[in-house]
Amino acid sequence: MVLAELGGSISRALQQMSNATVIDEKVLNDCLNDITRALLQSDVQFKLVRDMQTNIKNIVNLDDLAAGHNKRRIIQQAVFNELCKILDPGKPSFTPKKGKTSVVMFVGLQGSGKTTTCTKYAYYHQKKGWKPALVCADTFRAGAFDQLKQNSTKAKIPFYGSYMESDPVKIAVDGVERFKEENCDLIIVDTSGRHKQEAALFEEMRQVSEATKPDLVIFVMDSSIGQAAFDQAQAFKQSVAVGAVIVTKMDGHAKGGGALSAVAATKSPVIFIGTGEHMDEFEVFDVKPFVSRLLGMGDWSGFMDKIQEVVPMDQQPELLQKLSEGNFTLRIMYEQFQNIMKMGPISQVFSMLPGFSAELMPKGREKESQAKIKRYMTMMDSMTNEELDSSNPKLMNESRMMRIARGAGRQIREVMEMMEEYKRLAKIWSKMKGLKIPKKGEMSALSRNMNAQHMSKVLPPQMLKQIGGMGGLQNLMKQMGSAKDMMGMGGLFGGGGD
Ligand SMILES: Nc1nc2c(ncn2[C@@H]2O[C@H](COP(=O)(O)OP(=O)(O)OP(=O)(O)O)[C@@H](O)[C@H]2O)c(=O)[nH]1
Repeated sequence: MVLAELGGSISRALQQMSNATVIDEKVLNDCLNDITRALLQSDVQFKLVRDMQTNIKNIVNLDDLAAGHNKRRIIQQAVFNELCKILDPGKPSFTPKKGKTSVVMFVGLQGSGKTTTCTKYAYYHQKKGWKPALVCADTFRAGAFDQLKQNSTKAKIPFYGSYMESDPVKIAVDGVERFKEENCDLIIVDTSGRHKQEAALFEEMRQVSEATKPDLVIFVMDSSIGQAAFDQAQAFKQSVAVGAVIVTKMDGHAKGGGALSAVAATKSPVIFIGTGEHMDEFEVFDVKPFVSRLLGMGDWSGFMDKIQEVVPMDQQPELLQKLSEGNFTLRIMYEQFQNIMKMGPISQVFSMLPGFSAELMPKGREKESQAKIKRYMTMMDSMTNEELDSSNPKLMNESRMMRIARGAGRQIREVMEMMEEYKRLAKIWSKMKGLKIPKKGEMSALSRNMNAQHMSKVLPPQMLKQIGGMGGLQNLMKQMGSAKDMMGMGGLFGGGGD
């Protein structure tokens, strides 16, 4: 079962329970059995699932809950907490510090995505101002060095490796030395993999680790390996001091649940997940927001981080200022579409919104939405500055629309459709009018201004309904800590999901 489906199944089980008039032993058992089945089908280890069921039953003692208690919420919370517990070893991994040299060694089987992940990890930190460097100590796979070289060159990250030297320990030591001298603060060592777990691999890993004394060993695991995940993770942990896990290929049709059980095997947290072949298809893994997303409860903080990543800091206050004045122009719409396109796969962004689990955004629709946005942008490219900067849709008469359609090689009907979309968005964004704007560089201040009342006006009604109305929204915001700023983006994704 794909993770999105797993989330869908658990949400449905909880929903069915919520629909029951009275929650008694039978209703609770049915709900827990459905959840158990879904987890097992996703290859989560049997023992973990059984423990989870027992724990929930212990917490939710229906007899002890007085009539006034909100049993639904207590059960939902217990499921949420138990899922988090499976994924959280209870202690954070070593975290490298910017400006201070750390050596991070990557281990994993061949094909797990180790080399790709090393570069993604380096690139992620480089974007945040670190000085990373890559060392290729994989002398087993022909072509490994070329691959690393190619990736690092593309990302402009310094690298070290050798075509001549066959001793991985020597390469690792030389590479680490060199980059320490160059004051790199994140030295990443990519080690060899093998097709299967074998003594030679573990011995090599041990030697490289002993020689380079890494501050952190990251175990890279392919999410599609299913039930084998637990044993594989344990075998690596026994040979080398694994401190963190990265699960790759979470974008595929993998049974991700199994890989997530690796946390239990290594007692180390998953710190990132790989969600595609590209360099930036890489996400920080946080247990609570992940479980929230899995259950279709949304992940405001991830969503907002994503927005803040793509809307340049200096544009944010300006945009908010315009919105607070109620000036939603076609140019703003254009810029926001540009930002959406930069955000990466639209389904990823969607899955962060409450009520929009990835399941609700099938692959086909995603392409369709993206194509539509691109089409709108092409049409806006044919507009004059006056048209783009006006917030008066009446300006757009038939002859202007005809000209735009001709210029963009589209039908007038499509320009009209885009204008309808603009009006719909302008209406939603107009609710931002009067919003108190934080000073430059003070984005978090907005979260204090943005209360549930405000959010409820901005969110499309069906989304609000899915969250559970005003009450659900308030809970959600409390749960997520802060809603940060919405920037009115909910509107862009609203209205039926394209
Ligand atoms: N879809 C998807 N593909 C990925 C992801 N991470 C890696 N890959 C692909 O998986 C394949 C194997 O990745 P590599 O990085 O070459 O594997 P490796 O584990 O380094 O292999 P060895 O160096 O032989 O140990 C490549 O085609 C990658 O593009 C991911 O998160 N999603």
